[in-house]
Amino acid sequence: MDESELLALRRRIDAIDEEILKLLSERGRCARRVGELKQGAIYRPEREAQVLRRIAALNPGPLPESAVRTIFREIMSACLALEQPLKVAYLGPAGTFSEAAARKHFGSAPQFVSLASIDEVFREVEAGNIDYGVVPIENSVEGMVGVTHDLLLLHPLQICGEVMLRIHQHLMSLAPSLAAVKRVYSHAQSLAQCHEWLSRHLPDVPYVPVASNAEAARLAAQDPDAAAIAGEAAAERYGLTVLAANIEDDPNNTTRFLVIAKHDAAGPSGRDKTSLVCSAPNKPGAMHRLLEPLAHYGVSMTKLQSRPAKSGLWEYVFYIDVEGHRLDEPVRQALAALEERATFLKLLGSYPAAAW
Ligand SMILES: O=C(O)C(=O)C[C@]1(C(=O)O)C=C[C@@H](O)C=C1
Repeated sequence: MDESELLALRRRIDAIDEEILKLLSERGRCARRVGELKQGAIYRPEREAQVLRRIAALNPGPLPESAVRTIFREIMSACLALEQPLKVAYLGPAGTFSEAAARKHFGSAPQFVSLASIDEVFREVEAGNIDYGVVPIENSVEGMVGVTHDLLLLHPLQICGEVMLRIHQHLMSLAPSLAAVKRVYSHAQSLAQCHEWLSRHLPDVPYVPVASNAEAARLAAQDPDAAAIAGEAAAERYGLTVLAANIEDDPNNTTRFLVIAKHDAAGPSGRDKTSLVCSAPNKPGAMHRLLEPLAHYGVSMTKLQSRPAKSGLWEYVFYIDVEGHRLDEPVRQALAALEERATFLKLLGSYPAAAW
């Protein structure tokens, strides 16, 4: 080993760190001033998406895109906290995928609050006790989360962001090896998602469904004969060792979460979505006529989901996501035409498509 080169490189790293720190402090001062000048909401999802996309495109390497994104996610999170400390709620308990989604979207600076139900997340945001809520809306394997769809219809809240989270399930325990595991705790959905792996590697132990993956990890942390299936955050939180990683049967398992607030994204970010819920008159061709303006104005639909209207009359509401912001001209025109044809329409908000 060349000691003198090592020493020189470390001196260079120290000097670079000082430069980085100076620049970060300057960035913090700029953001604080932006916060004083800005009117309306301090948190600007459209601007954050643009910053993250731009940095990812500029990245010269050798750091991977994911590392650069994570670093800049944290920088903006800290800068935003200088402007306004945020309170962000998610469906708890701590250590669940909902918490991971909230942290992925907002970085680690906000105060995170774990709430017992999706309903409570909506109510606390509406009451103004919480600034932003993060709620699951659909999973690529399990399908839609019905309760979130219903609450979007009922509450006067807006969608200001979306988060895509790859769901990786791990088997974790205090036990030193798989052979020592005598029972497995997890949420019923996670047990189902790991069914093949479990029947191959732990065929003879009971699988015990519990309220959440975080609860499973908490139980496994009290019982050295037990293991839990949960996400990485739960292993860290409860001091468990991952005995087998990524044991989900479908490697593309992804959950989409929405960020809800009293406002949506004030302007377009360049790659946006708009969500709405509407109903069509109950007559032949009504659905075709309702959606026709989207084709006419060249607006792409990324989701169409029907759900009972709860009137008990076999009536349905339709949840629609389209590409673009409500202020983009084709979207604005298509929505105006759609509203004329619908018996009911509620705009749920425009927001940047998940940046990563
Ligand atoms: O551009 C702004 O509006 C800022 O407040 C700055 C900044 C950032 O750190 O880049 C911080 C918070 C906002 O959510 C968006 C961006």
